[in-house]
Amino acid sequence: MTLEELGFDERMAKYRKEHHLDSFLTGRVTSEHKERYIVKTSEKEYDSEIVGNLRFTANSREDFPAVGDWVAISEYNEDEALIHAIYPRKTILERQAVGKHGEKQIIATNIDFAFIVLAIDRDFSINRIERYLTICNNSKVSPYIILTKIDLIDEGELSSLVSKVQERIPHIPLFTISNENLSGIKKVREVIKKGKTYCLLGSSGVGKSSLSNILSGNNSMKTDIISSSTNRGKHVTSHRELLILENGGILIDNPGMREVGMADVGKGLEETFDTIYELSKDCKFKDCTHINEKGCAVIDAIENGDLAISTYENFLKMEREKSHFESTVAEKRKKDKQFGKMMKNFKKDQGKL
Ligand SMILES: Nc1nc2c(ncn2[C@@H]2O[C@H](COP(=O)(O)OP(=O)(O)OP(=O)(O)O)[C@@H](O)[C@H]2O)c(=O)[nH]1
Ligand SMILES: [Zn+2]
Repeated sequence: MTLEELGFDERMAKYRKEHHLDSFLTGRVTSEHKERYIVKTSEKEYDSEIVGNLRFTANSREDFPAVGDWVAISEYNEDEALIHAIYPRKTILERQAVGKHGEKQIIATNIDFAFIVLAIDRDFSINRIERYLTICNNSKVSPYIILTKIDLIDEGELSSLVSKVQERIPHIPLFTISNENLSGIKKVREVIKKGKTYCLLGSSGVGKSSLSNILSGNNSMKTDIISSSTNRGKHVTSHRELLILENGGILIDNPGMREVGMADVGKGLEETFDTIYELSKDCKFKDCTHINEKGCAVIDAIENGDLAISTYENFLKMEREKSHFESTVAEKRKKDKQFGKMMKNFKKDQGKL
């Protein structure tokens, strides 16, 4: 296996040269478990950890490796390595960490395309598609939508679902598939390009593993467990999350996400709800919240039937989450700063003793 087959490109090669990383081995993080990382090189897989230096300078989660990262490593045992550096990330897919306020969680890095996967049964929700879409838009990852389990409904039901999605989300390619009878799979295969990295986003149970097994021609992924023991006698078991597909694409299968929080989505919302942003240019007030203002072009559009109320409601909900996230982050920064000051004074005082 070459590094190119794992997704290594000229941009990374240039960085390696410029930063004198040629003396290290180059590999890609394929899974992560409690600060241990499986790194795949052109030769083999290493059970790796980061060097102390990298750990001490790390300020946040983003400074640690994540699945999809390119890293510079050195072998210190037959199957063990140290991670010395993380290559700059082309893209970072992230969400707000569940349960932890104001902390982002990296889903995966260096992703080119995302498949947003939903089942047509009880999981189906256009609001959820818009959430995933916003995450993709914010990280410049190109999205595709895949509706699974279409074998469970008839053609009429399917076409009405498809038109509902396309009415609200007109510009994103949509696939409808069945992992049971394989209908629609061929079309998905056709868009997958060699050397590009794909990621599956979707709740638990929607058929992501079934789909990745089909695309990778490997029927044992669930049992494909990497197990190795380290020199400290620690035992590491992890699920392999990065797969090479039959047609040369690279697929990252992610753990199901019951909750997709709006992290620092920046311009992502703007892109997902571009109609609303376009309309808002005509609002009377520059800081219009589109809730109850006079001369609000967004509210006018709803009243005229030019904008779906469901789109509007989801937009408001996600806006609220976004500002909540931003204020908790600001709060946390303030506290950290105060703590830093306190420690500084404390050290100063100690110096006087
Ligand atoms: N009828 C039908 N069942 C499907 C289809 N795809 C998956 N399933 C079933 O749905 C269940 C969940 O499928 P998985 O592939 O494990 O779903 P997942 O998204 O990987 O779920 P997690 O592993 O929990 O993240 C399994 O029982 C599958 O057999 C489909 O296209 N049609
Ligand atoms: Zn307005």
